[in-house]
Amino acid sequence: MAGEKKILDSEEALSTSLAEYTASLSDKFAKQKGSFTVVLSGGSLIKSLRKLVEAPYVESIDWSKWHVFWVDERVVPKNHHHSNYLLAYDGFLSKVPIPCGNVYAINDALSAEAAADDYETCVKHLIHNNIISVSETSGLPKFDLMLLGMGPDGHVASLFPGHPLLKEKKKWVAFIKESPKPPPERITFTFPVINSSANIALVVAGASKAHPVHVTLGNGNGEDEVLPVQMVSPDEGKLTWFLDKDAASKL
Ligand SMILES: O=C1O[C@H](COP(=O)(O)O)[C@@H](O)[C@H](O)[C@H]1O
Repeated sequence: MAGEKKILDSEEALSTSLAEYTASLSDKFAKQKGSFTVVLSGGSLIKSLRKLVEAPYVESIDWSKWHVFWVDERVVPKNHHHSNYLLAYDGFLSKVPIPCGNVYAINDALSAEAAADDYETCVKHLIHNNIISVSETSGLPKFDLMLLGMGPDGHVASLFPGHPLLKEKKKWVAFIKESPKPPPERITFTFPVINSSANIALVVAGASKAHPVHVTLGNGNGEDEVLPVQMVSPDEGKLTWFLDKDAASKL
């Protein structure tokens, strides 16, 4: 797991550092392959993206090359206050000129099972059209950048501590109907897809998250149970932690 650790003095500084990092990857991939595939989380990650939509970053980025996905989504209408799409739209997407056709929200008219299958089919289609890269070794989708948040319990995406989905190896997109955090019905990328990414940013701020950060990057929790965040470990890609000093306070 390890990866690079950036410990910032404040959440404000974290947001600036995340903007620099994202803008630099956007430039690299847009030049290299003509597209930049970015996977968003919900939750506090969206607030931490706020500096990216401000000068100087917002003008320097070629937004037309961006293709946006969600690592997890709640099975609710897109205009529901629990929707990760709505959160991202209000806090990020509505402020930048990413073409609508490049924003891949889940189909909110479907059941959780059908929405997961539909999202997986969408990813396969975009691999076929050379928008999403594929790992030559595993055949899994290789997103250019996965922006992950983490909950105070150490969950990432909708992959919760002790849940059987942590062991899912075949499905790229899975559904959950009994999420311990509301709302209960969600879809989520699984660990094989998350860990196949070219770059993963784990973006964590606040004292409520210091314990799972310590468990993962410090001395461990001395318990047998492995937290979901400890399973974030890119196969071939690069992991970068963005921590504010409160989140890093137990390291
Ligand atoms: O439910 C979710 O929680 C996690 C963590 O949220 P945060 O507000 O504690 O950062 C989030 O990454 C995930 O996308 C979301 O669905």
